[in-house]
Amino acid sequence: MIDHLRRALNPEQFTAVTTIEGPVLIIAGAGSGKTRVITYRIAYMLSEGINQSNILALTFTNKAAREMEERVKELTGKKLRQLTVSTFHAFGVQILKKHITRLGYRENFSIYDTGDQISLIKETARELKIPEEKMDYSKILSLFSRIKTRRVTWREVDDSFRPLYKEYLSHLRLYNALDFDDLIALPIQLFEEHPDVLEEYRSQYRYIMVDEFQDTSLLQYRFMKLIADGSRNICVVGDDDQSIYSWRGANFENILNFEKDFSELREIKLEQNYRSTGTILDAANSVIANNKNRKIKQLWSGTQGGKPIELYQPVDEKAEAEFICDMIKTLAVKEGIKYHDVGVLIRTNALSRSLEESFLAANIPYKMSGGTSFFQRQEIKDIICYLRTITNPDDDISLLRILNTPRRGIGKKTLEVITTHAIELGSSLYGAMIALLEDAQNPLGTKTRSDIQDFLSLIDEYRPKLLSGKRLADSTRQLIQEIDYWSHLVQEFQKNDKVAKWRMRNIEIFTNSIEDYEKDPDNLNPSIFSYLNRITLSNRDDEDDDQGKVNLMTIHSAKGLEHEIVFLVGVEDNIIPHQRSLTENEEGDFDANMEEERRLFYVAITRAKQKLFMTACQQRRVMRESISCQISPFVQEIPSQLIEIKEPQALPEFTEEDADSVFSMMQKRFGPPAQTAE
Ligand SMILES: Nc1ncnc2c1ncn2[C@@H]1O[C@H](COP(=O)(O)OP(=O)(O)OP(=O)(O)O)[C@@H](O)[C@H]1O
Ligand SMILES: [Mg+2]
Repeated sequence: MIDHLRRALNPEQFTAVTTIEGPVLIIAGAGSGKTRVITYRIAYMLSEGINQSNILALTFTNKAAREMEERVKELTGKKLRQLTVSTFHAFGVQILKKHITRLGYRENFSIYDTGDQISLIKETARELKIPEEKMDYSKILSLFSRIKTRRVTWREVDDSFRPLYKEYLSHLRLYNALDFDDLIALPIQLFEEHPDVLEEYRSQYRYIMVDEFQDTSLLQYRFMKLIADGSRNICVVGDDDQSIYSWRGANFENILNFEKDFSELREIKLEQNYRSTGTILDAANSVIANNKNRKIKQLWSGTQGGKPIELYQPVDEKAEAEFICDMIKTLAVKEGIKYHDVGVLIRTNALSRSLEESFLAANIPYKMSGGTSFFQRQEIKDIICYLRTITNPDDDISLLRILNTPRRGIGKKTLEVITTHAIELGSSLYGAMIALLEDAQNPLGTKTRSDIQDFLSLIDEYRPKLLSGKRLADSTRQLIQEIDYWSHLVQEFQKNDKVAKWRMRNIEIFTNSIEDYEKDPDNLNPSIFSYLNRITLSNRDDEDDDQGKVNLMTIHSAKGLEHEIVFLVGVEDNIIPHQRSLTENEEGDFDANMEEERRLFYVAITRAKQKLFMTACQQRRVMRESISCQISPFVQEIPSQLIEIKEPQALPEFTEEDADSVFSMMQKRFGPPAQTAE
């Protein structure tokens, strides 16, 4: 093993890999092998006879966790069933699954994503009679998150929000549901209130590693520290120049905290970049040098020179997308580049649309990550809410969604009766329904009673099936048949059979994914509860096989990854730096926000191994309006000898011939023009 390590690592990396006792801090630039150090470290520990079950590696995304595990598997040739490589959130879930009853919750909790949270806040506001038009949900969500993660104190919270937050909490509790922040906050509470549980984790996890440390939040830091204080064998790796989540409470301060809390630490520097050409690295270094608030680091590339960065200026977003497609095809044909070697990075989700359309039109397979998830689709969410209600019937938010979907005669009036009863009893809607049926005096008609009864029986019938852990996909399919979801879709999309079919097809993909999950031998105790947790924490696109597909993703979700060829889309003022991020951030500190945008730009550039393309449109359509664009000021920070700025693409001259050909093409596709001008 040692020989192998010496060959695969440079001397500093070797030291980092083999120093496994005591705290280690590695703050080093992009592509310097930080993640590689973690994977080799795990392999080294295993070769030294340390048990898998004593090792904990925490990363930021599910994809990163999977890749890390894969690498360790390759290096050691071992099965890794006892090893924990996980995201902070997934690790939190794992702890809560085991111990949540100690905190007064019931087993089989629901985890609410942003959409569920908004539904819950709406519900709560309605009860408190707060007018809907007053609600700015993204502001409220961010405030609630800051309260829960203790970034604002209760005293600082505006009076008008206090009752809403309190009710929000008590509803979560009543529904046996957790939001994302709970996944970290509750394990901390558990550790603090139950020293025996903390002791269990301290004695199990003797060797801890954290990747992308610059993006851990203060709360995650506390969580990690609680466990690490047991053995103090903790290695954190990160890059302050890549800190891009300060809006979520991640904090550069953590690096200082770590230095203070683990003062006996050993700091190791990694200075060689193995990822990018000299050109790309020089460009990245020049850009980031403009940030004042940073640790100065050396970073050099083993490969000098390399192809210049190219900036293109297409007319608009359509031309931009077409240019990217053409270039990808050209590279594939001329240079044998594979689609999965290409990364197309966007600053915001809104930029994906024209690109996706062009990829489809050009027949280029692609995969979008970091965008709206598959699981947010209406039909999928419906089925998920069935599964959630079945496993956790007190989850009112899920129950409300499906109570009358498909229609089963439990309309608005009935719901009012049930809700009032639930409030009187202080119970969930499910509890209230049971109570109502048992109460001979209840105000419901016979038909309504039997509708409710049927619904409850359905839920109760499937509970043992779905909790048994066997034939999960089959039971789900059976459920979908039993509620006749297909007829529901047909009814809803009467005019558009295609949409109904497409949605049904999505449902099939969904049930197949349950089957895959069930059949995966690495899932030791499959259950619908675990499956639901898992999909709430990831998005399905994540799980896709990405062989042969262009990677379209936000810069945030590209963190830690690398591609031979990278296209950075929309390098325009207002996109990067993003207008809203500069002005509307919590702290509203312009310079700090500008530095964060520059770090994002740095992250984007440093994803490229061989070649970096950038595009900046001359005009871009934003909310139906075409606005003219300026090149991002960050481009100016790249030394001119490293970048070729192509002349703006000429606006096409529209000849009569063009007009004729467009007209005849339109006729072919859409038939003769309509009589009335719209
Ligand atoms: N000593 C080495 N020999 C050969 N290749 C290396 C070496 N160290 C790192 N690499 C390669 O360089 C690339 C970058 O490494 P890695 O992803 O670990 O960097 P990182 O510091 O984690 O980057 P980031 O900051 O972007 O997360 C990877 O392809 C890795 O395999
Ligand atoms: Mg990394």
